[in-house]
Amino acid sequence: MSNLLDLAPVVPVVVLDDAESAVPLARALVAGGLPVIEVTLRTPAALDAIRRIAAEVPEAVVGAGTVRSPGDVEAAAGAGARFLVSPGTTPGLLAAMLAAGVPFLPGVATATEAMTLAERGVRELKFFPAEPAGGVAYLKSLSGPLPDVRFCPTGGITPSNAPAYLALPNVGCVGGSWLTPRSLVAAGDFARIEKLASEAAALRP
Ligand SMILES: O=C(O)C(=O)C[C@H](O)[C@H](O)COP(=O)(O)O
Repeated sequence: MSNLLDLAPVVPVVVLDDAESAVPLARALVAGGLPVIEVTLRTPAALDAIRRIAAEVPEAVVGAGTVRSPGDVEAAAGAGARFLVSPGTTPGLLAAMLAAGVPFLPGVATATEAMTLAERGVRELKFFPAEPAGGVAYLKSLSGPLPDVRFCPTGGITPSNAPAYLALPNVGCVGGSWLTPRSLVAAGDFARIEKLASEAAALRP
């Protein structure tokens, strides 16, 4: 896989209550132009959802989000996750992610955390929670001293603020849950989700 951050401008962050929704949801996102999908391990349905998308939607690149422990890494990789995303990074989690054999975006929110990971050779990171942690101005400040580190900001990203993030030299893509509101997923309104995805796919300036 080429660099995870360069596959799509927006990574939908999905919370799935029912694994039955996984395949039609993934098809809608792919049809809208967003093939990279992060299914968060926040619900009991998540691993089954990843398994189904991996098996039935080959055009999608499905990964696991909210990866918090070595056990999560193992479960996600076992279900077929092609990448892993975490909200923060502990030494134990980093070791498990490094050993997993799939791309991963470990979460950071400070210069020290980013430098600690760069020291280990990891230079593609999730910046979380992007808006509360300092937003566009913060990431812009990091690009001076840390020009070799790139980010996927997530947390508070919207269609209105996404273009400013995507215009930064150290941002490859942004992540967000706005594309897959729980209400639309529950209602099975995949046409609306495809439309949200196609609007998001056009956001890169
Ligand atoms: O689950 C994870 O791995 C996270 O770290 C958090 C999510 O990426 C954000 O919660 C999405 O943020 P919103 O788009 O503001 O809803």
